[in-house]
Amino acid sequence: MINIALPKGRLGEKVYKMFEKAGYPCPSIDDNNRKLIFENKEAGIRYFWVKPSDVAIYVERGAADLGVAGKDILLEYTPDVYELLDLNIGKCHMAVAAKTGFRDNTNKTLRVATKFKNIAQDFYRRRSRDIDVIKLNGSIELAPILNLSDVIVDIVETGTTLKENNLEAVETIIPISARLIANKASFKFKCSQIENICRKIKPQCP
Ligand SMILES: Nc1ncnc2c1ncn2[C@@H]1O[C@H](COP(=O)(O)OP(=O)(O)OP(=O)(O)O)[C@@H](O)[C@H]1O
Ligand SMILES: O=P(O)(O)OC[C@H]1O[C@H](OP(=O)(O)OP(=O)(O)O)[C@H](O)[C@@H]1O
Repeated sequence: MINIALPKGRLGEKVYKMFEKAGYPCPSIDDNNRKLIFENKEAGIRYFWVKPSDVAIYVERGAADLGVAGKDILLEYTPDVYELLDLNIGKCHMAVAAKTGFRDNTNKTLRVATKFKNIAQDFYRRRSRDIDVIKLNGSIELAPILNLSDVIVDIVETGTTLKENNLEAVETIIPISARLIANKASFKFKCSQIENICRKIKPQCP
């Protein structure tokens, strides 16, 4: 049996279709279906639905053999897992954004609001720029508007949220997409089953 942790929400919708196409039927989770575990004995697969930011923890600790997580989560939490495939879905990028016309005053510590504390710190450390990180859990775009921060480090997909809040991307930090990840011990001991799954999913990731 292979245990797979899948992300709920926007990414999950795309992922479950991918597994279905690969021949591993997988029901989506929604308001009508709150069952968090689904087992397909014939296919030898058990899916768990978890919060996107928790997938890597399930996989790292072996509660799941495989999982799907955004590269943002892997960069932020650096879990000790194998990255097997770039699934080429959930594509977006991590960017620095600020109020339109913002100019960085390098004499002052830069206030950076973000969900991604480590990514932000690494980015500015490489530039030797002093920052004060303000950790938020959502609606990050509000921070510069309310003068809680000078800039934000956040995910940009279509750019709509920035635009509708009169912000603009100042710089791209890194492109993001979803990755198939594996627990290190599972990869060793369930190698053939895991390779089988990868082989069937790979043609869908151009
Ligand atoms: N517009 C977007 N906003 C956020 N994440 C996106 C977007 N587009 C693609 N992604 C990818 O989808 C993943 C899941 O995003 P989603 O917004 O569903 O999770 P979340 O609600 O932020 O997760 P959590 O509740 O665990 O913090 C992200 O980790 C990222 O890799
Ligand atoms: O470029 P866009 O297509 O507008 O997408 C980017 C927005 O989506 C994400 O927010 P999310 O919807 O996850 O909300 P939250 O972070 O405020 O909870 C992200 O944090 C941005 O705010």
